[in-house]
Amino acid sequence: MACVLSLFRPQPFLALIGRWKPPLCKMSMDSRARLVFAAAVEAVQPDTIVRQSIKRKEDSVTIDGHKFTLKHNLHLVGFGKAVLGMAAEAEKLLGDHLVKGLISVPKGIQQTLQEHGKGHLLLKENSRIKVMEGAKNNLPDTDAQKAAEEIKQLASELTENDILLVLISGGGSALLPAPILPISLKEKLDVTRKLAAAGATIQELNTVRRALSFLKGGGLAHFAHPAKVVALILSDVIGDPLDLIASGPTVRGEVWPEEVLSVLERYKLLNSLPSSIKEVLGRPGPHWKETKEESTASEYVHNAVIGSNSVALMCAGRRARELGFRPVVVAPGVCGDVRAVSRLYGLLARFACSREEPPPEIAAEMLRLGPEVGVESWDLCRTMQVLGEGRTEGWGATCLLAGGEPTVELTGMGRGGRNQELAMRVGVELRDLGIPPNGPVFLSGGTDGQDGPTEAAGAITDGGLYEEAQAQGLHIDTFLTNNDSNTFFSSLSAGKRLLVPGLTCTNVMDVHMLLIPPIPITIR
Ligand SMILES: Nc1ncnc2c1ncn2[C@@H]1O[C@H](COP(=O)(O)OP(=O)(O)OP(=O)(O)O)[C@@H](O)[C@H]1O
Ligand SMILES: O=C(O)[C@H](O)CO
Repeated sequence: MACVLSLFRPQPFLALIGRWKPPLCKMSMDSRARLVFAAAVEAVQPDTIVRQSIKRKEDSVTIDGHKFTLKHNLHLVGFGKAVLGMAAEAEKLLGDHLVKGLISVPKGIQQTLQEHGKGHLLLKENSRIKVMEGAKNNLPDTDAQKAAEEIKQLASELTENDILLVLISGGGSALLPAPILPISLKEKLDVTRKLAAAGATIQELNTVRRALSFLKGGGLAHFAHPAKVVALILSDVIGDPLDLIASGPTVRGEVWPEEVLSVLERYKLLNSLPSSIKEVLGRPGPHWKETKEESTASEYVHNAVIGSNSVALMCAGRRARELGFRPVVVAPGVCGDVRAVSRLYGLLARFACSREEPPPEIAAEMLRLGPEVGVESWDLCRTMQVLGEGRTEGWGATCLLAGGEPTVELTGMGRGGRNQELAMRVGVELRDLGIPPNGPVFLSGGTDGQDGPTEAAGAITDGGLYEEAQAQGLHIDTFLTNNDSNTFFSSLSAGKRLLVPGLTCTNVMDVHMLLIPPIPITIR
């Protein structure tokens, strides 16, 4: 007769290294999921990542392995949603050599930080760095354009003895608009807005932005030449492509008009383009005169990604281990439609929870879905292998971690975000796959603390979601059809499944987490 054993014992190797803390095991899965998410966000706080990447020793500084001599020759510019905190920390570390700085940050951010008790991310009162706020709702405006002009001016005045420290984070494209004449700001905004509304990816959007802007696609580095340029980048794009994050102002890139035209054609914008944009796209690039020395000397510019989704997942994994889970990072580039993404997480949960060898159809469906949602087959195979070993060797609880930015096809008029909708859909998948309410817990959260136009960052769910909702007269399918995930989670059990960390001052896309409890093993 088979006897069933539950593996609630602490893993011996964790006990050996002193990380095992039994009292924490009494915490609910929900609480532990929230702690792991908080660790992911904490790892990519703007001040932390800058502090970790700048090594100051007397009058020299080493950044990402490159040493610079400081002689009151440091200048600073920055643009993006997380840049204020990055600049405050940079000034703390290097302020005695800072000549001048200028940053372009979102409208209202200083007041918001103040109100949220995040004063440590604000510049000190007598700061040498000028703050310009603009780009309300992430849309370029004349305030951001003015900041871009001043940043260009600052860069243009530098000499070969100077160092320009450039701080870059997501949202930087909208905060550094410098349309190439005769394109007007409104014309540029119109075309990017139409592209975004038609569902263009950030890669497509920024390919077009780079071709229409003086400062993007390496323009800023050009204007700063012959000064040394070092850029610290907080990535909010899958795969951390330097030329696309904030449209790559310090990354010299070729503009291929054919590539730009093909994006515009794909979204049926070619025929309605204003003549100014046609004229600029018709000119052979680059849009500035480059010296021979500049085009061949790559050592003038150094770009370093100092924070990313991978960094957040790695630290989340560490915290998960402290909380009693075996962490497995599945992939940092999850994308594609939330329906397909939720199916994949449902299947992973079913695979992980099988007491016996799971039916081969599960692995086959996962391998078919993976590439569609940015998860390599190799990563899935590796994850399945780890889960399989866990099943046979009895490793106890597991925390699967992934990140990225899936998409939602908006068909309804409801209030929600991609994380809350994903959490809802995973809850439904878990039920459909026959996984009980006390089984795995799934969390999806935006690291910026804001999921779509809502106050929540995401939500936490499990296989009991459907029944819980029904018992309260809430019909999940209706909320899903209407893209009303925030209304749903706010109404359900007094909002207890919502994840509301408030403003986080950072952004490295989303974090997904599947906490799998210890699976009882069968001894024959
Ligand atoms: N009602 C809704 N339900 C589900 N998703 C929605 C809803 N409304 C908006 N969204 C999605 O929210 C996303 C925009 O959210 P958000 O403002 O968090 O953007 P973001 O991509 O995280 O931007 P950034 O990285 O610049 O902060 C879009 O992908 C949009 O499809
Ligand atoms: O600013 C931008 O272009 C996006 O946030 C991607 O980095």
